[in-house]
Amino acid sequence: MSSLLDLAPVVPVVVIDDVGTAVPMARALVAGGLPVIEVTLRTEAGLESIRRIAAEVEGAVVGAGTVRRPADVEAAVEAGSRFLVSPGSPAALVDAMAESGVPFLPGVATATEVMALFERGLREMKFFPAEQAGGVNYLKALGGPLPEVRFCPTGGIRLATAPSYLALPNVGCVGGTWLTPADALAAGDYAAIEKLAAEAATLR
Ligand SMILES: O=C(O)C(=O)C[C@H](O)[C@H](O)COP(=O)(O)O
Repeated sequence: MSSLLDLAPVVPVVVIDDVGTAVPMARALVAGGLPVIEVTLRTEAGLESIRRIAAEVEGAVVGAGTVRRPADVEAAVEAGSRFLVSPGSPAALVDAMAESGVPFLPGVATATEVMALFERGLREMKFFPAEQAGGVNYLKALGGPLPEVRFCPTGGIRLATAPSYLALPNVGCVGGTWLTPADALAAGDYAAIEKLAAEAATLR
């Protein structure tokens, strides 16, 4: 596939408690125009949700988020993840992600972390936690000495703040949980999720 960062302007980061919501939620996101879906491994339902979305939702590119240890990499890929995202970038985890054969975004928040991954040949990373670590101006500043690296900032970003990130040359897409609010998921309000996705899909 072309670069993960270029498939969609916004990557929904989803936390699924009830595996039964995974497929209709993913269908709503795809229908709204956001095919790249990051399912976090934070919940018990995460892996099975990835498995179901991969098997049943046409047009979706589903991956795993909250990948924290090498064992997560194996489980996520086995479930059908087409990409991997981590909040951080410990060396053993980056090794495992690099060996997985699927695209991956290790997490960084400092110039030293970016440089360590750059040294290994990586050019695409997650900037986390984006808003809390310094936001748009911080990322813009990182682009001065490290212009070859592109990011998917995630953490505290919402519809109103996404465009200022997307306007930076070193940002490919942004991630966020705002597309799939817990109350909409609990209520089975997939129309609301499709609407949020459609609003975000037009950004850029
Ligand atoms: O679970 C992960 O893999 C993470 O690294 C954290 C998430 O990307 C952020 O928690 C996004 O959440 P919001 O700030 O609500 O958009």
